[in-house]
Amino acid sequence: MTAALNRLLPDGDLGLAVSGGPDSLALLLLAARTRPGRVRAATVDHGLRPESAGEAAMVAACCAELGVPHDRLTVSVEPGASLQAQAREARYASLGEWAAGHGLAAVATAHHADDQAETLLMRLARGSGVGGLAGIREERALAEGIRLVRPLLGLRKAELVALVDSTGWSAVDDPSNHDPRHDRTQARALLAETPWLEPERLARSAAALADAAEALEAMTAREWAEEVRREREALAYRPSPLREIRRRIAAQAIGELNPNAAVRGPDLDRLIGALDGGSGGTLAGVMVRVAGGEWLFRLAPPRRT
Ligand SMILES: Nc1ncnc2c1ncn2[C@@H]1O[C@H](COP(=O)(O)OP(=O)(O)OP(=O)(O)O)[C@@H](O)[C@H]1O
Repeated sequence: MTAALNRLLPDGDLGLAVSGGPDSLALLLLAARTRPGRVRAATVDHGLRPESAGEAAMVAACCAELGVPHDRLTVSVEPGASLQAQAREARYASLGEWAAGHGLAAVATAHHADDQAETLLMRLARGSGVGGLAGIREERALAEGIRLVRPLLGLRKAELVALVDSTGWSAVDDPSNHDPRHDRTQARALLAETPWLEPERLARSAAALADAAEALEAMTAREWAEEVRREREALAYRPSPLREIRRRIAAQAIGELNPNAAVRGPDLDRLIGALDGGSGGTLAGVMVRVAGGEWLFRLAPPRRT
């Protein structure tokens, strides 16, 4: 983890997202050891379970033992269909604000190789493309000037649990981790009962796909700069012979014209199929037609009610 952390964050103070589960307590122990005096921890209290305030207090006590400053961040989440997704969004937003307020260069979460393997299986089961199969990224932007880093992706959960056990701390057990309705719980069970599915190897595939995704992102950026023209309200693009590149350019063009667009992969594939066949289509409020060998993207006129 030291090598990963030094690579991901050579300088600057590090924030730690510590829920109180075994993974993030291990992150706390390792980071406090690696960067003494240069870490600060936070626990986000979503207020969704009666135990959450007590769990934050437990993390505060562990931090005090190690001399790491700790903050409890409270967020409010409206109960509803996408509770987990809302909680995640609120959590990352509050961690970003917290990091900015304390001048931290990055925030680390405790995602590990088993999380990565589960993510990869879940994404395969959903039919994801290269970007999705890249899994949990080792690094991404969290907020303006602040990185989100995952220095534990190379370590197994069992190693993290053993480390925490050796301190005598007792970690929080989040009941949602055992909920069989979550596809992550099912992926975890499948991995546990299938010896030939080795988490390290799946994590290695995810890392290879992350590299491939990065290369494709760079190619797409170059293609955009060289081949996409703005024509008044429209974007014009002479499609690349490479399907993945023209697919990415189409997604970016739609996002550029309609920043609120949420484009699903299968819908995008259908549109690309139509454009490749010479006909047009509309996706996420953006009309696309083929003219003179080019794809022309423009916002669809508002629908009459
Ligand atoms: N309440 C919390 N407070 C602080 N950090 C948290 C909290 N919940 C999760 N984290 C951080 O995120 C890591 C991953 O947690 P978890 O697997 O529960 O998240 P997730 O819902 O799968 O989110 P993600 O979309 O980031 O994978 C934890 O190890 C920890 O570092």
